[in-house]
Amino acid sequence: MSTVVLRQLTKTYPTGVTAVDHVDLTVADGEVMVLLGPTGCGKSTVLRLIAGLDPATSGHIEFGGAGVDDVPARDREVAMVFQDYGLYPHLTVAENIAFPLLNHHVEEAERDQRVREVADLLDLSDVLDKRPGRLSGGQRQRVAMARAIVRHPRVFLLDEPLSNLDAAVRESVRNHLADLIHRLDVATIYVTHDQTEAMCLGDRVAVMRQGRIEQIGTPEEIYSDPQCLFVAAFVGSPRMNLLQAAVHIEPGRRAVVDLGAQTLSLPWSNARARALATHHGARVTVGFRPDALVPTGDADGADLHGVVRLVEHRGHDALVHLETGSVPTPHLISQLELPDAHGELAHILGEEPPVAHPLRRRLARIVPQPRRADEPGRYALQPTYSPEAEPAREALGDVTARVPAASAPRVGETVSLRLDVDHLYLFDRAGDRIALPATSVALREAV
Ligand SMILES: Nc1ncnc2c1ncn2[C@@H]1O[C@H](COP(=O)(O)OP(=O)(O)OP(=O)(O)O)[C@@H](O)[C@H]1O
Repeated sequence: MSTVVLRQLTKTYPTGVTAVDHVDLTVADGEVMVLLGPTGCGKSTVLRLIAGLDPATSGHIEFGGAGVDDVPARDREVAMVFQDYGLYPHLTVAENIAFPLLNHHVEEAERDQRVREVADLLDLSDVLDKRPGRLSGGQRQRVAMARAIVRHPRVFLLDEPLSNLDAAVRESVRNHLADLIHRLDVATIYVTHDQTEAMCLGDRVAVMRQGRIEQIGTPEEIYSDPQCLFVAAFVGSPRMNLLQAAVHIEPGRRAVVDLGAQTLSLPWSNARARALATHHGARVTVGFRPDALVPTGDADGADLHGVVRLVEHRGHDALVHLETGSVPTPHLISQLELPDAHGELAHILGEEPPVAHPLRRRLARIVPQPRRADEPGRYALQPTYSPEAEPAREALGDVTARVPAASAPRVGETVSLRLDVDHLYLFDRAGDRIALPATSVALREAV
């Protein structure tokens, strides 16, 4: 049993790709840490470095306070479960589970006892004589787990262990797995790109992007307190509404978050409005989750109006997709996998949208000035315009609200919504969250 510490861990492959970039991470003994991120962000490489399957380019790894940089993989006492399980098809389940013990010359009597113990723990006692080909996906996954833990590892690593399972059995296997890894009580690092898995399994979640850790926190923290646009966009299903906006301050009166066709107005009495004073004229991305919108019959007191484009009934609730005339921050840009792929705004405004196109007017209004070439920022948040993509996106609306199924509106209806200002997030052009004080004052009060 050991705490795992990564210090400034970096891996650059001979191809020049830096898959892991100065990662610092501590996983306590008995803790389950989930590495969550899109494909290619370096999650599996972190596991391979911890397991000793690849050497790090720089940085250090410690188990239980002692460096393991020079300890070969087979002596690190690490167990790893891969996506494809890697079971031997010609061996029985019992032989598969016993394999690592055979390799380490454990006596037959002890071997049999340990195999029986883990088989019991993982509910595999009835299939010990079968070959993997005759098992269900969930059973195979459990055999891979049994084989990994039979040696009582100090550190347990799992690389997308549920990704080969059918959606139908995934949930029950996931819950079983959550129970098991918490009972094992060793430092566990679990890799996935599936946020539901991350939220269910992790004591803490480290969200990765392009080889770096963007944020580490409990599932609750990364959902309700995202520190950057990337985490806000990546975590949460349905995803957070993210709209391009500009901040205008009318000192002593109010702060206006201009969405293009509509505005959100925060009265000066609201501490959040005053906190925005230094952002006058700035272009921001405004974020709010679909639950933060509440339909209201009071059109004048509403914060946002939208035309319903699509209603997705989901049983007890419904997702309502609305057209509000706003310009969403495109998913790919908030995921920021293509940081500099889009040109300067001046260029987009000047050349791409046809002169009379309504989007052009909206963009011009919400973006006070083009981004300077020397402006620092990781993300290059440019509104994008694609004449082909635009109609399809607009057809589905630009904002999603979650409402009780019984009060779902009809397609084509115009609805009025209030927005819970406590759940409004603003991100600057670098993609970093703008800190705003908590407040429970509704947007329109006291204007
Ligand atoms: N052996 C290798 N040689 C060169 N580049 C590699 C190698 N292994 C991985 N990479 C690159 O390193 C980056 C990170 O890969 P890695 O497999 O760690 O990501 P990941 O987040 O686990 O993705 P996935 O979920 O698709 O497995 C990617 O750009 C990948 O192409």
